[in-house]
Amino acid sequence: MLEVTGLKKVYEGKSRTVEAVRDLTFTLDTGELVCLVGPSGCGKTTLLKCMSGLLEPTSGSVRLQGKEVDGPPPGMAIVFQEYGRSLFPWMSVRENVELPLKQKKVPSARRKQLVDESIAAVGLADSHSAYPWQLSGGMQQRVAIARAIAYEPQVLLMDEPFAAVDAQTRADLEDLIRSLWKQFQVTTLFVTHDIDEAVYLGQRVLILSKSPTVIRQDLAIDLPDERDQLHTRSSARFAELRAQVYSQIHRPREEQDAPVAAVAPAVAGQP
Ligand SMILES: Nc1ncnc2c1ncn2[C@@H]1O[C@H](COP(=O)(O)OP(=O)(O)OP(=O)(O)O)[C@@H](O)[C@H]1O
Repeated sequence: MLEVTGLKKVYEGKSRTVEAVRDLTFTLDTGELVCLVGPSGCGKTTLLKCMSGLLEPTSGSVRLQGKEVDGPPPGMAIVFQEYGRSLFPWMSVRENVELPLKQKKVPSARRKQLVDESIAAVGLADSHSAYPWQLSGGMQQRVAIARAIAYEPQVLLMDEPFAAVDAQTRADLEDLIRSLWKQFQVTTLFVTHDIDEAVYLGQRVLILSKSPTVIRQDLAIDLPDERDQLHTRSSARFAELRAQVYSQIHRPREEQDAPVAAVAPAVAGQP
């Protein structure tokens, strides 16, 4: 449903040229939850901007349901890291969630239903009329997630959405993402630099190299579908997968010319 083919992005400046992304090819199938993990500065944000039509790639292409992305596609929603800047402070929670639906010209009764449903799904049913500045960071990020889900996107892109919240809130939000994904079955690409988070959340993890970026490995996560912070993270299989991702990211540069092909799980995972 989403195909990235030979994507390359070079930033040409007056004084310097940066090859941020060298060659990325991967696909997302309908309904998948895929994590993309890579070191800081490896071009994750650049990739998302190209995927969402905000930035033109130097070469290669992005296709959503067979159609080339050459501007922000109507079926895509993005949740950014900086929730503080993505919500309008003068609008209530409800108005923030409703705004894109008005722009999409969703009829008023359906709008109300989508807003109610998505605010309840992120656990903020009591905070409809609050303003973003009256909410904690984690609650603000829940609003941003509700807004994305209410939009009923074909694809949801998330750019390090939990990087700015504390560890406990982050764990809660990770579980929220898994439960929303099951409830709404939105195809999701979740970008993070946190290896544990990628393994905990994803059905697959795409591991990126350091810049100039290529895909080191497309790793199937064969953990049980029911995951929880305590048991999943302390399982032996989780530790093995985490070690595998870590070693790929930290592979010496001279070895990085030989990417590892997609790896199928060797054994069914045990909790
Ligand atoms: N507008 C720009 N002009 C020039 N270079 C840029 C621009 N945006 C990003 N870069 C460079 O491209 C490379 C990749 O940056 P990008 O922000 O995409 O990485 P990232 O993986 O998202 O980083 P982080 O994890 O730290 O947020 C970096 O070397 C960065 O300096």
